[in-house]
Amino acid sequence: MSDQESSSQQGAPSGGPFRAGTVAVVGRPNVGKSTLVNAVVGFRVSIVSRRPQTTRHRILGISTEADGQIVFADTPGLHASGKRAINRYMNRTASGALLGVDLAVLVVEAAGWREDDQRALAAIREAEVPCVLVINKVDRIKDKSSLLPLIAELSGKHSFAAVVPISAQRGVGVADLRRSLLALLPEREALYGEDEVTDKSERFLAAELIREQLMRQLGDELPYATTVEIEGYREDGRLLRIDAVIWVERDGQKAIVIGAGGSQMRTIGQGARLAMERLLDRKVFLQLWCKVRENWSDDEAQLKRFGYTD
Ligand SMILES: Nc1nc2c(ncn2[C@@H]2O[C@H](COP(=O)(O)OP(=O)(O)OP(=O)(O)O)[C@@H](O)[C@H]2O)c(=O)[nH]1
Repeated sequence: MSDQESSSQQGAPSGGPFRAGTVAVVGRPNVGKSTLVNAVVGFRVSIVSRRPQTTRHRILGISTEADGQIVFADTPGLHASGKRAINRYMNRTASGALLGVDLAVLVVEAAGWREDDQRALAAIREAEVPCVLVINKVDRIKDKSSLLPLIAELSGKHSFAAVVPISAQRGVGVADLRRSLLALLPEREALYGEDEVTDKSERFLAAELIREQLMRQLGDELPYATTVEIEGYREDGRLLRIDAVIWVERDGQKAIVIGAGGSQMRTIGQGARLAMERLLDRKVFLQLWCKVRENWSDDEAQLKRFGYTD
């Protein structure tokens, strides 16, 4: 998908060479990978929720400015390889995204190194790709003087090409991070057109925005049981008509998604529609259904059908 407005990043000419390359953003779930990619790209290419394992696919977010282009691959959070096929798909997708990229970004939280972070670092080591460590959520650190010892401690975990503290949510350190990453990329022509912000279609982004509402509204009850399929997507003058199915695994889950008298479904639909209108800059007419497909998240054939393909 491209977006003219969002590529208003054409800054002042730097006078230096134009650099371009691919950067895989990896880390354990919930550390802020998608927030980081959205912040640098300046466009909501990837959905965000406070629930772990929100991102399920590799999603490119492209940042183009006068001095260079960074093609980020946002990835699912690497986690203990679950029992379900969807967990294996997500881990495979995250590790696979490291293959052939110019650079990796390992995102961790300023709260400190956790065992799960080690899993992500191991994947980076295995891919033998240079890595920048990003320490995110520094806004949560009250005593900023504790940041220097933390940077020193984490710098010892691997020979990182750079260590950059940021708050992706507040935009703190994001410009510095972009500069650090670009400096590590080769002199090269842009890989994508300057108005392109993602490799994903509007249709995909629309499905993700519905899933974002599901994660935000029902993440505590149904964190991983839902997926979204777009059945109809058509322009009708200035209006975009979207028909979508929310798939769950059991009747009880369907009752939760629909809510009393359809109230939950209305809230989800309203939130998703508004987010779509903002992102796609068009009026949207969204119709939602909820259907049961038993055990879809542990069934390879169903996963493929719902777009979880390598
Ligand atoms: N305080 C604070 N919260 C943040 C920051 N960055 C992200 N968050 C929050 O952390 C949560 C997870 O953010 P995501 O961007 O979805 O994290 P992710 O690593 O992509 O998560 P997965 O999809 O689970 O892999 C959300 O509630 C974000 O709003 C930050 O800089 N500061």
